[in-house]
Amino acid sequence: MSVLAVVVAPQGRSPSGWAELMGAASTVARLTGEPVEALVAGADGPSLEALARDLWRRGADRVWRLASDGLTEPDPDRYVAALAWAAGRLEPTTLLINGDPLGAQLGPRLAMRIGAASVTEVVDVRPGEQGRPGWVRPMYGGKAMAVVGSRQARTVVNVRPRAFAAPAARSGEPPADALVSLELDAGALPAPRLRVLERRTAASDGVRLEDARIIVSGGRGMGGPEGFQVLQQLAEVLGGAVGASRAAVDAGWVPGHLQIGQTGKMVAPDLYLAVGISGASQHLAGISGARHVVAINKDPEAPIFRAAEIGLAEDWRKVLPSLIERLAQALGRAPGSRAS
Ligand SMILES: Cc1cc2nc3c(=O)[nH]c(=O)nc-3n(C[C@H](O)[C@H](O)[C@H](O)COP(=O)(O)OP(=O)(O)OC[C@H]3O[C@@H](n4cnc5c(N)ncnc54)[C@H](O)[C@@H]3O)c2cc1C
Repeated sequence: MSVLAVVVAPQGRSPSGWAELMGAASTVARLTGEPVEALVAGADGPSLEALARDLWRRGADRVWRLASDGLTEPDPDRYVAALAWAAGRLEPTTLLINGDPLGAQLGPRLAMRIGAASVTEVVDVRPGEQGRPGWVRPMYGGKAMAVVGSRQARTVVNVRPRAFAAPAARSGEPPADALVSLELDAGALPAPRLRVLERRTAASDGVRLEDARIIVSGGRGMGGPEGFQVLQQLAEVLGGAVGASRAAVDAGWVPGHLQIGQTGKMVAPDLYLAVGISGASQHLAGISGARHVVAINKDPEAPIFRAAEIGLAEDWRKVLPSLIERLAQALGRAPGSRAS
């Protein structure tokens, strides 16, 4: 009986959002009174070992390390098999997995495999029925929140990345019995159906949208790619990332990987600044995890103002240049510099 944070690390890379996932696990464990454990699965190597230690530092009472060369690629078939195998041994009541692109595939499939309930897109948790957690998740594109309960003995929960705060890190080294290696049975992994033909790295010269604590996002109201250059300057001064509405992407002003919303990325920054974005429900669906929303739109009736804590009904051309200048002075960071 435990709350198990499941972190998958193919290609020896620490996935983003693992510390916040530990925040989710600790919150659930406080509700249920169970211990917090973590399972880190991936290709064997020093980075997996380091990640296991970091998971202990962020509050796991015990970290299970599942290393296998068969887990080098982000192959969902193999990860589901490995995680199902581990769940059979560890018998947690709740398995928490980040809802990033790989985790969102693994969660429901793993639940199906081990006969557990599946809850996705969880952004918060509160006391539910009979001492069980009540899982809070957005519905109707973020217009309402539902609290979902599970009556199954076991539940696999996909947590929206960065929806929870990361717990403070403790110092020191884990005791010997806190890090335990699981030896995966030979034959536990299916033959790979995925074959990697080529790897391409998307050019990116700033903070990733999924990891950004500050996002400045533009829509059709930016009027063209030049408007996004101004947003880029603002993002550089703030140490944030640039995002966009679908209208701006469809117009060809910015690449598709910057799109935020129902058919784009789900983001959870501390601050989301929407400029020239009307606030369609499909766009708002992508920012329901944002802690603070600020909007600049020249139409005072724009729906984005209903989602924003602070709104400025003004043409961005009149506002952004002086805002960038003042912020650059206040923060001592000129456009063109990068956040550390
Ligand atoms: C199935 C489906 C999925 C979708 N998925 C997504 C999605 O993932 N993400 C997404 O964003 N959309 C999505 N959409 C599209 C969505 O419905 C909207 O059409 C889109 O979000 C509108 O983008 P926008 O706000 O940039 O443009 P508009 O709605 O045209 O709004 C532009 C805004 O800019 C303001 N403006 C104009 N000039 C200025 C200025 N100089 N200064 C300040 N403000 C100014 C205007 O007042 C207006 O409010 C989806 C639609 C469908 C049907």
